[in-house]
Amino acid sequence: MRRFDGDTLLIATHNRGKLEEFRALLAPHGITVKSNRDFDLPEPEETEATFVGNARIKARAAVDATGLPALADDSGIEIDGLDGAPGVHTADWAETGQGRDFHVAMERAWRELEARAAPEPRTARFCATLVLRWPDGHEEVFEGRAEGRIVWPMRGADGHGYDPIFQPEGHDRTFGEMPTDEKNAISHRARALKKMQAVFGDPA
Ligand SMILES: O=c1nc[nH]c2c1ncn2[C@H]1C[C@H](O)[C@@H](COP(=O)(O)OP(=O)(O)OP(=O)(O)O)O1
Ligand SMILES: [Mg+2]
Repeated sequence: MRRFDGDTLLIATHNRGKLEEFRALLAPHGITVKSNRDFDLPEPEETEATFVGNARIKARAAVDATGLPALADDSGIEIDGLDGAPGVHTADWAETGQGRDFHVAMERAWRELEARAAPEPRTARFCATLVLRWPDGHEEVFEGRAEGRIVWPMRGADGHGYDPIFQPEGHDRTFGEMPTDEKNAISHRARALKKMQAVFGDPA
């Protein structure tokens, strides 16, 4: 595994919720985090059928645009009662034609579970695949998962995306009811980033 010995890392995302989580998670490493606020990053089309494929597309586009090492995240939720959907299409379920509305996406997930009369608990997991890419093209990949269940009605105004309908295993609140630091102790993104600690030379 290649060590990251730079001092600046570009977070290749247009999602503010992800960016704020990465800022908090990377703060202890003393790395300067740059983002789409510092560069007008391209928003490439996510045309691959896998999380890692799409994370690679985003990492490559960001490195090519800036010359900086970049960290991209492709993530989503797999709902067992929907045969793993929405999966890589998690963000697409929120598209309305006038931007993304995650209430629309969460309602669709619930409606489809009801239509199939899916049994409780309605198990699901968040998955995150991180691709760290250097300007010379070297890449390291890290994956993290958070197991839980889909609940209805949605609960909580914290967080982003599908957080209000996802209750992680062993907890009685949704991600949407948890402050960022609490979610960041157990989330898919945090677990992937924990595996990445070795890249920064920290103990795992
Ligand atoms: O912790 C999370 N809590 C709630 N929802 C989440 C989370 N993590 C991913 N998600 C959902 C929403 C997101 O829109 C989609 C991923 O889609 P994905 O293409 O990877 O991200 P995105 O389009 O929002 O931002 P970008 O591609 O610029 O990084 O999965
Ligand atoms: Mg995206």
